Amino acid sequence: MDIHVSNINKSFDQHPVIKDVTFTIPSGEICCLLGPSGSGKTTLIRLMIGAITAEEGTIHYGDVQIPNLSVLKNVGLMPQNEALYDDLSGEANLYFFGGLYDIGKRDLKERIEEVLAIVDLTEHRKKLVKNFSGGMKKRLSLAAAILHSPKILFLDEPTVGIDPVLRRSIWEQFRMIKNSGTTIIVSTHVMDEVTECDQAALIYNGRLIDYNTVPHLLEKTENGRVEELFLMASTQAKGGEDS
Ligand SMILES: Nc1ncnc2c1ncn2[C@@H]1O[C@H](COP(=O)(O)OP(=O)(O)OP(=O)(O)O)[C@@H](O)[C@H]1O
Repeated sequence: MDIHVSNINKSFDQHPVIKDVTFTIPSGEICCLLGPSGSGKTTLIRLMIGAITAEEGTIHYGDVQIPNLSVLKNVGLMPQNEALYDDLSGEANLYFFGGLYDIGKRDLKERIEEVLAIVDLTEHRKKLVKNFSGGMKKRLSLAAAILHSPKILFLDEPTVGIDPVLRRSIWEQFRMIKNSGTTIIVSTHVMDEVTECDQAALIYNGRLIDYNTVPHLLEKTENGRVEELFLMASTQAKGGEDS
């Protein structure tokens, strides 16, 4: 199911935050929303899952216009700040989130085993979340987001505050999830992470300044560094109309 974002405009308090954004994310790929802090990545994710509505433009999953409750069961979200229960164990958190989906008791037990193994938390399953490290919380939050085997998975800055070694292992997990057929949309402001993705949407000041496959984007730069594309965009914005 491709995701079509067409001419989206969104303002908060009359202040435009997303400005005429149009792009299509091909099914089964990893697409990153790359941009500096405050550029509009979280807002775009909230629009794409239907949590907020745009003033102008449309978003479709395949032929289905968003927001649409019936497609929500196919969507997973790992929010920027983990929404976990500190006083419950890792496993108990997953039982809680599993209860929100339509998964039978026995299937849920099996699926919890599976996702704990995917995020490498099986041996810590009984530990209370308040005693988890930051990285373990991120991994548990990822486990909760994929519990219902979503076809589309949104990850909002999933590797913030994560050390490089753990970041690598988390990206391996994303690739495993992609290989199982899930489309992944991941926001980041870490330029290096773009090379892990198939497509990248470069967001700057609420505008989509470029969208292409990662090799195509890197070809446009002199040194193969994504930062250059943002530097070019900021120079253009200073000379142009952008607010
Ligand atoms: N609910 C809201 N009400 C008012 N302004 C908002 C709201 N949500 C976001 N904004 C503003 O919209 C702009 C984009 O914010 P957004 O969180 O989408 O950026 P971001 O790229 O995800 O940033 P970060 O990387 O820091 O998370 C910011 O100026 C922010 O202050």
